[in-house]
Amino acid sequence: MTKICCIGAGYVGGPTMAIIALKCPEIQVAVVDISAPRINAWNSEQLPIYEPGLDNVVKQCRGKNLFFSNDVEKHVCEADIVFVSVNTPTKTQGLGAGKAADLTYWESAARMIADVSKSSKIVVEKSTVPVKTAEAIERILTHNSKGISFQILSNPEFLAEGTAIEDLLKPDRVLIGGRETPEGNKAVKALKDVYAHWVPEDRILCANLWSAELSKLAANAFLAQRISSVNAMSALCEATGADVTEVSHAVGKDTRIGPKFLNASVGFGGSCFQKDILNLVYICECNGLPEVAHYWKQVIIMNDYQKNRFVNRVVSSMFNTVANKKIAILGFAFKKDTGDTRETPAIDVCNGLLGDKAQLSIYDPQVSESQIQKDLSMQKFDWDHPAHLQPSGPTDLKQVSVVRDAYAATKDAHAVCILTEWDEFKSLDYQKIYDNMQKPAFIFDGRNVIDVEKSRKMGFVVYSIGKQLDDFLKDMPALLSRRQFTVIFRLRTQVRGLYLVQNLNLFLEVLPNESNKFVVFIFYRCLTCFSFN
Ligand SMILES: NC(=O)c1ccc[n+]([C@@H]2O[C@H](COP(=O)([O-])OP(=O)(O)OC[C@H]3O[C@@H](n4cnc5c(N)ncnc54)[C@H](O)[C@@H]3O)[C@@H](O)[C@H]2O)c1
Ligand SMILES: O=c1ccn([C@@H]2O[C@H](COP(=O)(O)OP(=O)(O)O[C@H]3O[C@H](CO)[C@@H](O)[C@H](O)[C@H]3O)[C@@H](O)[C@H]2O)c(=O)[nH]1
Repeated sequence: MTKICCIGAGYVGGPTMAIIALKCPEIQVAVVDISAPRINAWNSEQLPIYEPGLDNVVKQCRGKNLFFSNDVEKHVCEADIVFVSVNTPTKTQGLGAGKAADLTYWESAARMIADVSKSSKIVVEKSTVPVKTAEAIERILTHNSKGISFQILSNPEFLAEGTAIEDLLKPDRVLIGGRETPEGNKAVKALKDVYAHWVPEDRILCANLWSAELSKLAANAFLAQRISSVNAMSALCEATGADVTEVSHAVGKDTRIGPKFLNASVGFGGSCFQKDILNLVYICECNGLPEVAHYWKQVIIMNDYQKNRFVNRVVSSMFNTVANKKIAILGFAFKKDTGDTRETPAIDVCNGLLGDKAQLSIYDPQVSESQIQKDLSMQKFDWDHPAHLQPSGPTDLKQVSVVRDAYAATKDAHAVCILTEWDEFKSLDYQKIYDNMQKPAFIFDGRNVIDVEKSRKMGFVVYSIGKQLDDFLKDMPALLSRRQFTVIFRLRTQVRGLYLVQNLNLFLEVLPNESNKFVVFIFYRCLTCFSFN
């Protein structure tokens, strides 16, 4: 009986191995992890991740040919094929901090495989890694090989969360990269035979190791680039009166472009896109390609711009202050049908609003209060480490409450922000929500979920990404430039105790554009009324 072991029982390791076990009953599959709570959860009724269809698959195989265990070394030692699906976070310190992939967990897994193995093995890179990682891993595996041979393969995973089971059952492609040697080809064939149990042969692509490793980073960069492109268009739509849904529909009808991944949003999130593009940027820089690095970095810059733009739209629309105002946040996960909050745009949006002293009332059907509190207290990139190694955050934020449904979140709120496109948000009773809110009642739809016209008729002031602006919002700035912000905040300090008219003239001088003058004048009036102590 062939034995497979997967190191890392996470969003990739768990579902991927469950499908292999389901489709290959004659193969014994063990999923191992250093985290005891995670393995306990895989062995319980409450799986550690929410993924439609996953429960069913696990129930069919667990205890038959699918096992979850903390006995990492035993299962690695016994396996013929070892998948490695551990975290590959962005480095936060040292060389390449903020960009390069941190291969600590991968390296420690590779050293452990080398140490405990007593028979030859195929080692499969399932984690997303920098191109050329296989070369480094080969060196680690063979440094004390005791006469054992290891073949390393790259088999990147392309599943998306929320549709993982569907993606695994019917993948667009399975990619296997190996050494172009007789032993390498034999290892590729062995892995191909596993997938051939359910994936048509023409969808199993073989490539050299470096092409396979790079294809994973390239695919994510291309996908994220489409979102940043449509999000860039959404800003232009708001400025011109075009409608981003109509624009992306028209663009996507071109068969050379295609309709997928053209939904404008508050920004992309998830554990992969940002991390993998930063990794790609670093690889380009290391290979002496600064222009290529700059090109891909722009995808991230545009994503950050989109999140900032959303926060600024909320604050500027609500008379330039959200201090002590209750704002309902509907949706916290990075997309629908998952409870995953890694790099969710909701974190940046909530932190932006908290920075302006808002009171947040958050509802997400799949995310727990403790997770939300943890996410809002964590440092950038800290999330991507095994749970027990993550730094424990400060105590809960008082300005944040997490509630059980959308109606509780929106009661007495000044504004609603929709940050995840959960289906249930489409069919809420918005009339009831409006009736129970403070007036004017604002909706900021970061996912284009609501019917804008209908909501406006109910009385809401509506902002929806890339849609025509509500008359109420037309004279409010979408995004103050860094220079405008600096001027405003510098003057906010200066105006205390000085002649107001003189300062107003200074404002108007520095900001020559007519509409800016108007906004600054309003802002100035607000300052003079409220902000002198
Ligand atoms: N999440 C996705 O949708 C997705 C899709 C494709 C590829 N990937 C890539 O797959 C890899 C894993 O992602 P994930 O989302 O499953 O991460 P995850 O954090 O959910 O799971 C990783 C698991 O590895 C365990 N681990 C870390 N070091 C270990 C070690 N030395 N021994 C045993 N267990 C160890 C951790 O405890 C954790 O449970 C990453 O490289 C990611 O970029 C993720
Ligand atoms: O038109 C779109 C499509 C997606 N998103 C957002 O983009 C992010 C990522 O979505 P998605 O790609 O569906 O989910 P992931 O699970 O992050 O999957 C991506 O990242 C995985 C990890 O590498 C890859 O395996 C997948 O192929 C790749 O789609 C989410 O915040 C979405 O809301 C948009 O804003 N607009």
